[in-house]
Amino acid sequence: MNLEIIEEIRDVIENRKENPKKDSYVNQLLKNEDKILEKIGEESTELIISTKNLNQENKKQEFIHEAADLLFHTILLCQSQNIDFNEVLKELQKRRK
Ligand SMILES: N=c1c2ncn([C@@H]3O[C@H](COP(=O)(O)OP(=O)(O)OP(=O)(O)O)[C@@H](O)[C@H]3O)c2ncn1[C@@H]1O[C@H](COP(=O)(O)O)[C@@H](O)[C@H]1O
Repeated sequence: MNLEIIEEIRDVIENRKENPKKDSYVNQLLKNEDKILEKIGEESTELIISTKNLNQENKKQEFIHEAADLLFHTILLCQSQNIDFNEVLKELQKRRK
């Protein structure tokens, strides 16, 4: 499992918070908490729909795309609330049986 990309995304979001960048999607969303919540709702719905479509041909990639979108926006939501996404990963570690 490659968790390096999670760390990279977390870092880039922190970096955008400290040094806003013109034309940055992350900065655009960080300016508006409701927009992030809206995206979480939208991406969740898109993931549900893509799951329902998985029985059709060539829909696996669509599912992967939507799952990645939801994960990215979840990391962004955490970081926007000053909750380090590592805390979420630690919570999962704690649940190990
Ligand atoms: N991982 C992502 C990432 N995943 C998704 N998105 C954006 O999230 C949005 C998803 O919204 P939509 O679902 O409407 O996108 P869509 O693809 O048009 O629509 P669908 O096909 O999903 O229906 C798109 O605009 C994507 O570009 C992301 N934007 C940024 N990142 C990471 O954040 C970094 C910093 O980005 P900037 O701040 O823009 O420089 C990047 O280098 C990436 O590593």
